[in-house]
Amino acid sequence: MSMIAAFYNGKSILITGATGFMGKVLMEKLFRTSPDLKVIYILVRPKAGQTTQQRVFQILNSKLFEKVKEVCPNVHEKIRAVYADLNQNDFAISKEDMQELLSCTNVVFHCAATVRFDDHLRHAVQLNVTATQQLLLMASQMPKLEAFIHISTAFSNCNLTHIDEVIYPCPVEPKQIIDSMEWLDDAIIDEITPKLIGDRPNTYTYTKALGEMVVHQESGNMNIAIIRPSIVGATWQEPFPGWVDNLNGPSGLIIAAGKGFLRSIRATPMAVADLIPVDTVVNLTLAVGWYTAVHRPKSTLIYHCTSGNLNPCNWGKMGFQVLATFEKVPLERAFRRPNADFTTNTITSQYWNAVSHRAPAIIYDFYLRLTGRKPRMTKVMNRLLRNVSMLEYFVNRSWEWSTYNTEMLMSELSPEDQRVFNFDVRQLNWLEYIENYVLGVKKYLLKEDMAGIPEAKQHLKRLRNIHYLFNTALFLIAWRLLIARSQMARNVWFFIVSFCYKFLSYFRASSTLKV
Ligand SMILES: CCCCCCCCCCCCCCCCCCCCCCCC(=O)SCCNC(=O)CCNC(=O)[C@H](O)C(C)(C)COP(=O)(O)OP(=O)(O)OC[C@H]1O[C@@H](n2cnc3c(N)ncnc32)[C@H](O)[C@@H]1OP(=O)(O)O
Ligand SMILES: NC(=O)C1=CN([C@@H]2O[C@H](COP(=O)(O)OP(=O)(O)OC[C@H]3O[C@@H](n4cnc5c(N)ncnc54)[C@H](OP(=O)(O)O)[C@@H]3O)[C@@H](O)[C@H]2O)C=CC1
Repeated sequence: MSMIAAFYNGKSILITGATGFMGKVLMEKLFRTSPDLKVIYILVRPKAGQTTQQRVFQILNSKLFEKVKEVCPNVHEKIRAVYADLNQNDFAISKEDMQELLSCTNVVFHCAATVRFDDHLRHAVQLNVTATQQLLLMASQMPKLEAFIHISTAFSNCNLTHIDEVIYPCPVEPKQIIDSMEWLDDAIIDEITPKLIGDRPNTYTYTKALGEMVVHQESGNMNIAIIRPSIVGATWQEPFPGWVDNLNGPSGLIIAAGKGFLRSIRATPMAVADLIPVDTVVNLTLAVGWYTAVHRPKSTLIYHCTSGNLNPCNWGKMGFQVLATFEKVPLERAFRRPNADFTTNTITSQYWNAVSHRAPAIIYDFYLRLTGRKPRMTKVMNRLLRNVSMLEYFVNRSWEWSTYNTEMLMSELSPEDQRVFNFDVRQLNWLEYIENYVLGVKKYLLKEDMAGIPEAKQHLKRLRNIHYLFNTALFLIAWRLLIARSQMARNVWFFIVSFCYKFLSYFRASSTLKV
């Protein structure tokens, strides 16, 4: 039997961020491989008009959990949703709930975070730094705690190009940042944010780095480990390929490209696309939880969960395969036909933004106005281009992450554990993975029916004809304007027309002779 699966049986596990992309896959795997675990406590807040219980009910009844229900039919009884808001003092957890969490928890997985790149520094610090500090304080009062696993990001030190599995200190201590957020007003925070984040691109990567420092400083004598995944993508294998349920990372761009909104991007085709499937991250996380609790390494170990150094893929190859999949399985009701131009030049990129993105949006809005509808495409396009510009930093650079600890852990696992908790990214076939990813985006994220594929293909054919018609009309208008103004253009035009006429006359005469 798997030693890792056996370890979690009978355990009480606390997960933050369980309603998020990674948290859901983590819960699913835990229930499926260790159905005899005692309980999973999840810290949940009400959201979008749903109570905490309704949110849990929805997750357990989703397609992701179909297999779990077969192996663990009483999964509803083993999950305890604890009302909590990580933005508040003591997380707004009731006294009774807090008592139970402190006295029973064996393992903590801290996944909650704000992953928005454009979050205000105050909010990003609150969630990614202060909440981590508070959770560590809670953990230090848990007598039965065996391991605390903190999920960070491989990009927390993206200001460096070679990154080792160590903590890199930030110039200003996290404690000072936390304190200053309490008394500085928003305007001053806005002013100092660029200075604080320095050569990092956003508040997300900066606060995740501060979060790591907090973990390092507050670890006390707890068994702690940090996982640093790179860009987390759809599932590779488990519970089934291609599952994804949010727009983060490449998923949103895949949709924007498939729907024909985004046709060009400032990206370096040869730069390494360090994507990592979410089930791979979860397998490593569970293996690390086991190793940290059982082997109790002397210091806090950091594990890079990346693909670039073991099985690299680049953005060019990825974009090509995404487009190839759209040929076979197009998205429904596309705005334009999918295309992917990668350019590294800022001026070329601006040109394509004007011609390929903004102009079609303006023309479409004009058409909406003419037909008595409210124009909206320009607004959508501006927002998309703003969001894409935030991702550009990550698609124009390559990083090298060392993976000694991750490889060491792999070698420590039994063959059975290596199979059940596979995080060996060398076995990943990129072309197959990307195809499944695109299919997953269509099925699970957009909830499009596969039966609609013929109609989607027809729609793309119509778009192609409109494209040809539009270009021909544009050419003729431009040409007409040109020959009205230039004698030379007129001469060229008469030369071409007379040449064509002579050629056709010759062709007709020679074919009549043959008869
Ligand atoms: C030429 C074409 C190219 C394409 C070819 C095909 C693609 C092939 C791939 C090659 C292309 C390159 C891919 C690049 C990917 C690079 C990613 C790099 C990231 C690595 C960094 C580090 C990794 C991490 O550690 S962090 C995890 C990743 N985090 C993110 O990705 C966060 C990014 N997102 C944000 O920062 C924000 O969400 C933002 C700024 C993008 C959007 O903000 P905005 O204010 O515009 O929107 P909202 O008001 O927040 O929301 C609007 C609307 O959308 C809903 N929504 C928002 N986010 C999500 C979500 N994640 N899931 C589901 N729904 C979401 C939101 O609820 C709103 O809905 P309403 O109904 O309007 O309320
Ligand atoms: N996705 C990626 O590409 C990568 C992610 N990571 C890291 O992995 C971890 C998980 O990321 P991912 O699952 O993608 O992120 P998601 O945005 O999908 O999930 C974030 C989770 O945090 C919870 N959360 C946020 N704010 C609060 C709050 N105030 N109180 C309670 N819960 C809150 C969310 O709850 P709610 O549903 O209520 O909003 C949600 O469950 C994060 O630490 C992230 O930094 C690292 C590398 C890449």
